[in-house]
Amino acid sequence: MSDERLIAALDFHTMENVRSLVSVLGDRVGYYKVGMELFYRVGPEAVTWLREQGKHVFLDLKLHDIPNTVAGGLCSLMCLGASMLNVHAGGGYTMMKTSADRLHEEAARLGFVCPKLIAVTVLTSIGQKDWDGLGQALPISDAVVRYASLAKQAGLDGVVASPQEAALIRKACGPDFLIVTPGVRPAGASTDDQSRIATPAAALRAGASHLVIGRPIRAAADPGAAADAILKEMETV
Ligand SMILES: O=C(O)c1cc(=O)[nH]c(=O)n1[C@@H]1O[C@H](COP(=O)(O)O)[C@@H](O)[C@H]1O
Repeated sequence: MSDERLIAALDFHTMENVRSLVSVLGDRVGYYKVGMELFYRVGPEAVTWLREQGKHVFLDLKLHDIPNTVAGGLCSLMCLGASMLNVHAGGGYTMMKTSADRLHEEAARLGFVCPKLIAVTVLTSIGQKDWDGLGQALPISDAVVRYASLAKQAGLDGVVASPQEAALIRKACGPDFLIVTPGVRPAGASTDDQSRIATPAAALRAGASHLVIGRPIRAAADPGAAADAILKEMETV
């Protein structure tokens, strides 16, 4: 049985790479993330193929536009059968509320299981320097908690945030709120372009419900062994 708290990011642009990694990881991983690199090149086939393999899919396209456009986009994406979709919380309360309401209505109308809808708070690549450059008044962690609280009020199921804010979000948004954390790196691993990071165990201890992990598995010399080590560390929490 796979640990459904682990979501492996398939940041590839060919289905050959996807098939090969999914085959190497086998039963270890049951939940995959399809993001813009894969979806923009391969399209819906990436999601439908993973569903045919019995895998759950987080379709991470980070929609960010006016309320009507995002809600319509989400309703189109829902038909692909992903378990989770996302928008940018920076689109504001009205965009998130319209999106959640329309997605639920459309799922009920079509008789679909409604995918979980989560909001990206502050990207995990953003460090203090980038944050200051944006001229933001609040500290990053306060902004993340504010976005998470707005997402909850708007009827979303959870957020994407860094593991460094997970404990604060858990406290503000309660035990059932999804906290999906990228920016996860095993001790000693390269941080790549991530800024606000933690280890898999630390992320779970802080209250993350799911860990999104890409390069530490995908770019490892032995992805199966890398996934095993991460899963073993996760079991300790
Ligand atoms: O929404 C996301 O999944 C996401 C949000 C965020 O703030 N940071 C972030 O890294 N991600 C995604 O999570 C994955 C992290 O990949 P690695 O850095 O390779 O582990 C990438 O596919 C990113 O697109």
